[in-house]
Amino acid sequence: MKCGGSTLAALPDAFFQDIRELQESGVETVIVHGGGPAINETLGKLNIESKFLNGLRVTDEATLEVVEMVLAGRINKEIVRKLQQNGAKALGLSGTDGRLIEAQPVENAGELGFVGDTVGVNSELIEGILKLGYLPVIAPIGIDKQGQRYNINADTAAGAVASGLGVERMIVVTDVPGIMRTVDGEKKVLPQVTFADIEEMIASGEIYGGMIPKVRAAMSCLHGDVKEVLIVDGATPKVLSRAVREGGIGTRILRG
Ligand SMILES: Nc1ncnc2c1ncn2[C@@H]1O[C@H](COP(=O)(O)OP(=O)(O)O)[C@@H](O)[C@H]1O
Ligand SMILES: CC(=O)N[C@@H](CCC(=O)OP(=O)(O)O)C(=O)O
Repeated sequence: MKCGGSTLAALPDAFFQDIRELQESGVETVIVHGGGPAINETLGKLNIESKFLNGLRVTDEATLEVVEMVLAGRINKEIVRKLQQNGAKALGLSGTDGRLIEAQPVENAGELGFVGDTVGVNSELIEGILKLGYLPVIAPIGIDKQGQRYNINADTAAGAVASGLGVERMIVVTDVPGIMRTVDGEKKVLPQVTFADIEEMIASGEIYGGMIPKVRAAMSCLHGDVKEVLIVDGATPKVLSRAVREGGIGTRILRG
C-alpha cells in the first residue's frame, strides 16, 4: 500500500484499525509512505524554497537532509505510532536501512539533483519482517552502492516494492476517490482504466500533477505477479478491507 502525504494527517483511527483487522485475518500488508506536504512545510520554516519539475522535487544537499529528516523521522514514526495505538504490530524503516531500496540517480539528475530511480528491492528483508508478524512501514529514501542516499517519489518506491515482492495488488491511498474524468460537465470516478486510457488522459491533460507518478508507477509494476493497482480515497470508511474483500471501490488499473 502507498499512503500519500495528501491524506496522511487526516487518516482517522478507523483506517489504522482496518489495517489491524486485515493483519489479524492474515492479510499481509506493507506500507510505503509519502509526505510531500510535510516536507514543504519544514523547508518553508527553514526558508528553503520547494521546487518541482514534472512532479518531482528538485533535491539539492540541503533539501535532501530535510527530506530524510521528515520522511524517515517524523512521518515514518507517526505512522508506526498510529498503527501501534490501534493495536497493529508495525516496524518503521527507511529504504536505506538494510539497503532496502537500491537506487541510482535519475536520468536528468543534472536538473533534479539527488533524486533516485529504484534499481532493486531487498524483498528478503521485508518478507523477514512480515514473518515476525510486523507490518513494515517504509520511507522512500534509496541508497546506491557507494552509500549515496536519494529522494525517491513515494509512488515510484511503492511500485518497486510491489514488483519486488510480487504482491497480488498495490493499493494507492490518496485524497481523491480514484482517477476522475469530466463527462457531460460532471466529474466522475472511472471504475477501471487501461494503459491506453491513461496515456490518452495524460496527453489531454485530464491526468496531471501528482496523479502522473501514480499511474506511471502502476503501469511499470503491473507485470509478473502484480495483477491490479487500485487508487482509493483514504477518507472512505473501511476503504482497505472493502478494496481487498469486495472490490468495486476507487479506480482499478488493469494490465495491458
Ligand atoms: N484525473 C485525475 N483524477 C483525480 N485526481 C487527479 C487527476 N489528475 C490529477 N489529479 C490530482 O492528483 C492529486 C493526488 O496526487 P498528490 O496530491 O500527489 O497526492 P499524494 O500525496 O496522495 O501522492 C489529486 O488531489 C488531484 O489534484
Ligand atoms: C523525488 C520526490 O519528489 N520525492 C518526494 C517524496 C515524498 C512523496 O512522494 O510524497 P507524496 O506521496 O506525499 O507526494 C518529495 O520530495 O516530495
